[in-house]
Amino acid sequence: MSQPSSASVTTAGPSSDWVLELEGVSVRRGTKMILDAVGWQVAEDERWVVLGRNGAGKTTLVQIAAARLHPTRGTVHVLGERLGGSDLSELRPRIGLASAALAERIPADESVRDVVVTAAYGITGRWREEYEDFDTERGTDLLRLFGVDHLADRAFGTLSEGERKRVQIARSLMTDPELLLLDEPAAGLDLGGREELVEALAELAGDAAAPVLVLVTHHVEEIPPGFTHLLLLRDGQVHAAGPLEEVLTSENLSGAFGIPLVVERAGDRWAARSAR
Ligand SMILES: Nc1ncnc2c1ncn2[C@@H]1O[C@H](COP(=O)(O)OP(=O)(O)OP(=O)(O)O)[C@@H](O)[C@H]1O
Repeated sequence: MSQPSSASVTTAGPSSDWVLELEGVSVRRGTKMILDAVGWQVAEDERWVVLGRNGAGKTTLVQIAAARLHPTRGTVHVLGERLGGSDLSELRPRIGLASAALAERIPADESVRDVVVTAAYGITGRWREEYEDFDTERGTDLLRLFGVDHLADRAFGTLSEGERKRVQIARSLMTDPELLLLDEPAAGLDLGGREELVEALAELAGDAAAPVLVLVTHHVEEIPPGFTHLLLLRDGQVHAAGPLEEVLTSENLSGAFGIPLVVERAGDRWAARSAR
């Protein structure tokens, strides 16, 4: 892996023990406030769900948490480092990210094995890098963890949507990140694919050695068992945040989505429907 400079990471030391700490974070594009005075704190043993309707600002929030975007206003600490400048390449390998935008950059003819191991270099297409046996073994282990090791020699472009999602999550874990951000990993999956993914994420959530998890979704049905906290975003603002069982109420969800909704719990899963 490259040895980047830390020019833009202010290493004044962590302000606290938070894995993520946002204070008064706003992102403005033109006259639009995409995020508006967001405060959010994530601790080491927590697994967060970020929920909100289309355009609420979820992806923008994830981009900030992934140190890919700087806020217009406010302060952000990620893994104890304050976002300050433009070279964050020392921090980024410590953060796993799976998102549609990243998936689009993966060449269709890249083998599944290479899709995963190239994450060790923070790239999406294999060129002439030499990989250690350790990297290859780790890639295979991660593919196995998500039940897609039998696809290792296939071209990424030939996979089904569900297979692709699982390969992307395996890739996002390649650098053994301390923080894993999953932006709508279940989007586009059929019911079986979604349930398999929820199961895999529940397993990850229950693993004490797993990174801190942040999962972005539109649907409460996609919340895997083992997730502990919920952030509800509405129009770029925090509508409610805190322990999942306290925050995921019909009232809060209705407020966040702007329509009357009823939330129901079935065992360790959740469901929501219109209250009309
Ligand atoms: N560069 C930009 N310039 C102007 N507006 C932007 C820009 N990037 C995002 N937006 C707008 O900011 C809002 C929030 O976008 P964001 O992608 O963060 O929302 P989201 O909650 O992830 O939405 P979705 O659920 O539809 O993926 C949207 O209205 C979007 O159109």
